[in-house]
Amino acid sequence: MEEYILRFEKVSKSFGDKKVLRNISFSVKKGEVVALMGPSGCGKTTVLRLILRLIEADEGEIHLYGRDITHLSERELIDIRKKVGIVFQGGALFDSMTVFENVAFPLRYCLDIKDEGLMREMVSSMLESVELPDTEDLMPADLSGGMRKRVALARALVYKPSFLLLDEPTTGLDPQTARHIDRLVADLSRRHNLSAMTVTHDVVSALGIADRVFLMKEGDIVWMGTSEEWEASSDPEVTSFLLGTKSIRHRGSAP
Ligand SMILES: Nc1ncnc2c1ncn2[C@@H]1O[C@H](COP(=O)(O)OP(=O)(O)OP(=O)(O)O)[C@@H](O)[C@H]1O
Repeated sequence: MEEYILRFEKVSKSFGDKKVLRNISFSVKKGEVVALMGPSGCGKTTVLRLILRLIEADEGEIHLYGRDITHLSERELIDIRKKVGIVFQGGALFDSMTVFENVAFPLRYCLDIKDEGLMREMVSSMLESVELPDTEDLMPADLSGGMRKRVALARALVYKPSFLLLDEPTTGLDPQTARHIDRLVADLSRRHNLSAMTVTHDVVSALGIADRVFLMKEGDIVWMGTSEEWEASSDPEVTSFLLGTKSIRHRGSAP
């Protein structure tokens, strides 16, 4: 039987009169990386917020690690959230803390580790795996955008979650730095058999790291398939999304 980390079953969500998710179903398999793409406002971040139960679904079931999280108590929810690493949009580092303190944060406050030596070891090994050795004493202000993302990645992975959520991991980075982040995510996922869901507008990034791509439009998943199927697809939904992203890029570029 296929093992799933995450399963949405006919999930709907509205904010006031606005229907934001319409009866969506999908699953993420163990070890699989999925990219969730779609135009602005189609409901991608709402999916991420539902996975963490930062908001409640109106209808449907959400199974994380085999448990329907829609009915978990606050205590059980905290335990299950500890198994999920999150890289927020923009990195969301604590600017007044060193790199070490940023990465150690989940160890101190989620895992309650008191052994400073062990914590140093875990942080330093994680910083090495995101190719930022010996940066413990730097402040976030000393870092480039790409380095900040890598610190955020180290912080998300330091307590060894088996599921990683990434919200726009390459936004605001130049293409070379963005590809570096993609390589790291793909590499870490392979090495640690990590499942991941990345929400992104960056098609190159999605195809670079994802086993499967889900395309959303107006609260529905309108296309699902492997990265290879995406590249070969002439589905009108895929084509229209790609044309939309190109026209946004053209409008954003210098005349
Ligand atoms: N708390 C809220 N109250 C009211 N409306 C909301 C709330 N959160 C999201 N929405 C609306 O739900 C819709 C989907 O938002 P969501 O953030 O999920 O989109 P998205 O696909 O992630 O967009 P983007 O790519 O721009 O981040 C949008 O129209 C948004 O305005």
